[in-house]
Amino acid sequence: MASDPKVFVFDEVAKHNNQQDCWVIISGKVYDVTSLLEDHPGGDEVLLLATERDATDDFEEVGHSLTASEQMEEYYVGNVDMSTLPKAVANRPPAPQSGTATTAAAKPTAAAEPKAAAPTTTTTSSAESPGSLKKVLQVLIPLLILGIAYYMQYYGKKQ
Ligand code: HEM
Repeated sequence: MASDPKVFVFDEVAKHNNQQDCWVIISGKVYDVTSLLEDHPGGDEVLLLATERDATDDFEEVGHSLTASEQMEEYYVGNVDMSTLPKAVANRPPAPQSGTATTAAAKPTAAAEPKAAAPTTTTTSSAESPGSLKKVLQVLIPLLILGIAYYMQYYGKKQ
């Protein structure tokens, strides 16, 4: 990438909002994901719903892998002039557009709704601060096991 990246204004990017021509904005970069639509593991609807706005939050909420991030370079077409982003789209509008995607009700809800921000690892049945308790236990349990092992070895030898 020796030459300067192309810089698009938001309106120009937003025109690419359909199955035959689909561009998304993630972290100020513009990706032409038309060829990804068929193969995207998250489905094509989420990508279509991510057009005409800043899809950075949606993309990050999914917790895409490093492989996905590397794969993105394939689709990179330039940058967007962030000052041209309408405020409403920069801050994730609550309701996704309904014009382009026909089957919007089925799959994309996981990524399109704020609900998706909830932690995926809800293993504990009790509701009391599962996050911090889990962290403490993750440290305490191995320490306890080590302590018992050490105790048994030391006193086992003595007797
Ligand atoms: C250039 C852009 C993108 C690329 C290259 C990409 C690539 C991928 C890949 C490789 C996966 C499989 C899981 C992983 O490896 O992380 C995935 C899953 C997914 N992606 Fe994307 N993605 C892109 C944009 C987006 C956008 C804008 C959204 C909008 C919300 C999205 C939503 C999802 C969802 C919902 C999944 C399924 C996650 C799951 O089933 O756990 N992706 N994507």
